[in-house]
Amino acid sequence: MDMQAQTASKDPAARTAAIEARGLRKTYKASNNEPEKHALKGVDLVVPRGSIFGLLGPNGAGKSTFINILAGLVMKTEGEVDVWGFNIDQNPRQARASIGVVPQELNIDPFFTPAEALELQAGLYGVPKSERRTMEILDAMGLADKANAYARTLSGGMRRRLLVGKAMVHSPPVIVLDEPTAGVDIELRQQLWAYVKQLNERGVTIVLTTHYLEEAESLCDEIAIINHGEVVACEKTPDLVARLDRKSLLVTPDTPLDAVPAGLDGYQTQILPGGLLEIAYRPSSQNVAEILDRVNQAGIAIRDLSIEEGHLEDVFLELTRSKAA
Ligand SMILES: Nc1ncnc2c1ncn2[C@@H]1O[C@H](COP(=O)(O)OP(=O)(O)OP(=O)(O)O)[C@@H](O)[C@H]1O
Repeated sequence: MDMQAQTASKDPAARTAAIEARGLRKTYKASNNEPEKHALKGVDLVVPRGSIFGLLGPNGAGKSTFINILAGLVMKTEGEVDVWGFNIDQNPRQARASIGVVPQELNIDPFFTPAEALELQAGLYGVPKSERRTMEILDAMGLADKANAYARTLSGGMRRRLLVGKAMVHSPPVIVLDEPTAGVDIELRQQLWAYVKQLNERGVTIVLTTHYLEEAESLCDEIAIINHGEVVACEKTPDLVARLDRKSLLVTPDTPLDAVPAGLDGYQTQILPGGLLEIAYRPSSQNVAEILDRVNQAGIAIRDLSIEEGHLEDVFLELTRSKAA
């Protein structure tokens, strides 16, 4: 197994993963009154090349730790990580050159204009002057007219976009966005996602963490859920949602209801505003015809009917709430 991994990382072109972690552990040492913290407890994860990959989990699950290890900002305790086929221990420079990380914090140096900030970043990554794309990136980020403005005059959304731009100066094949839309208004958020999609269409692999589960559901091809330092699910988004064995039947009765009728024991029911009846059921073991029979037997005349699918949010809650810290 190890042998295979070794051989594979010597030939990046043969690899299909953008990122691969094997048995990744991170233990933060005890300090002051804090005991040691097992932030990652043996994470195995494969991010396919070309995907938009969501990394979700509750606060403190270990997402930033994982991302910071990829970016070379946090030292792992144990395990192996390859970025674009480059092992971060054996080929740290190539691994780092293959990834651009957009951090959570909006820390921008106020003394540089956006154009200068990108030039500086390109310099740090050793991008030759002739290959720099400063204006192209600023343009794509909607910051062309701010190219020479003082960074401190930029709004929060503009700063966020500048950080995304900074992560792109060395044209890495993988871009990681850590909570990129936190605190960004809806319009800018959509603009940012449109650009992320464009980048992805051009072949860039995107890894993102977000607290907006709907966003992850609509944007990500594949999603991993991390909880207490462990990967509790990693699947293609529709499979993950389908895995939730739960749908809701929504009954609009002729006469609005004010209480759940008798005869629906065994189902989770509730009355919604407008006197509608919602009946949650498990499609794998309960069938809709039987539920409808019971509704009929209760003497309810059905005017309309709809079925709601489960959502990522429900899957997320189911997978992350059960385990204590
Ligand atoms: N430098 C550190 N020293 C000690 N403990 C740390 C350090 N950084 C993170 N931790 C702890 O490790 C755990 C994982 O933190 P991490 O920031 O990776 O979580 P996260 O999933 O990114 O959370 P959030 O969504 O809140 O950013 C948390 O319990 C956190 O308190």
